[in-house]
Amino acid sequence: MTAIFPTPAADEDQRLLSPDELEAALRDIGARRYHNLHPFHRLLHDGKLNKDQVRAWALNRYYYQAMIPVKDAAVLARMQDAQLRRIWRQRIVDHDGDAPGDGGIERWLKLAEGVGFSRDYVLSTKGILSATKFSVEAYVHFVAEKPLLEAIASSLTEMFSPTIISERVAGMLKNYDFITKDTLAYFEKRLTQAPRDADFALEYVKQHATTPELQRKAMAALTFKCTVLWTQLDALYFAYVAPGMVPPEAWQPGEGLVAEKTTAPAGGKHGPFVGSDVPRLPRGVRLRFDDVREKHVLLAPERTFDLDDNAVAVLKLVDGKRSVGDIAGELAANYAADRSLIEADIGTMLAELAQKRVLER
Ligand SMILES: O=C(O)c1cc(C(=O)O)c2c(n1)C(=O)C(=O)c1cc(C(=O)O)[nH]c1-2
Repeated sequence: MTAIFPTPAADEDQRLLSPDELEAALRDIGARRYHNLHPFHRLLHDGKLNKDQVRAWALNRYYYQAMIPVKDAAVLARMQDAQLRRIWRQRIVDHDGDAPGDGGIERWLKLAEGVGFSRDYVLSTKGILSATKFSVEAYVHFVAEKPLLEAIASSLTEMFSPTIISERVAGMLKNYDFITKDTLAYFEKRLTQAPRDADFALEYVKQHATTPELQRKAMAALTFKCTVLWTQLDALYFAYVAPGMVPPEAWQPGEGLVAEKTTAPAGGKHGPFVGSDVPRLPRGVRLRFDDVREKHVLLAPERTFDLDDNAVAVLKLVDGKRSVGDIAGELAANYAADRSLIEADIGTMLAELAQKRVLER
């Protein structure tokens, strides 16, 4: 398909576009190249990745987050107009916060911790793919070296981010039982910050790209930035989806994680359920058959959990009266299996559900 507004090559004649035509041309670049179209994002949002693949995304994306204020400081350093700097510096505050514990980088660390990482491991940036680092650093170099108009134009991918963020948050909450609203708190703030930043940058570019040459350069800068985002996802896909070639030194599943709480001693509030525990569904949580997907799910406020067959068999017997021992006994009879093995298995499974707050004892 030929784009309506293909970015002209450097030696091509181009008439001066009106500001609105320039905006349309920039939006057209996003429609064809923004990272919402990347297969890795499609898998992420549709719940098709496993927990380790989601972890790989969270870990690598941390590098992008951590370098955004470095990038913005490089942009700021090129601005000779105090009024412009006053506006742009807000971006650095948004990411760094005004105090320790505040700001976007901190919220991304919470996201990474939410999927199991130890904070120190993430901060160390060990394990981040070299390709991620190369892409992100290419962005920082770009804004440091190119004229200000191009540096600002390269941030215009943010025009398209609110749509992908809304889709991502809804998709991840619905499709992954280990993702909570708290874990994704990072994105909430971006939904107001990104449009504010993008509106400003777009007006600047429309106003300052006053020749065909400058307009072409602004388009090329946005195209470049789309590739910065796209190649990060290519690298993730190659290493952690297919063919699954993790480069030497990069994160391997299992590394850098905090031990899961379910390994706590038996019988405690967080430990595996034991025979005498009586599990029950908390208020607001229900086992439901989903007619569309033709499978059972656990419905909790604002969240749905997919269940495997074993979990469904157990949860059908959870009624707030039967103990874990009773449930194991019934399953052992139905499936002609060893009762003590079943009891141990379901004790662990129920504890995992309890950790996600969809089961109580
Ligand atoms: O979640 C996303 O898909 C997404 C995309 C982008 C983007 O389009 O560059 C940014 C962000 N998030 C983001 O959180 C962020 O802070 C940010 C800063 C910038 C930038 O170029 O200055 N882009 C983005």
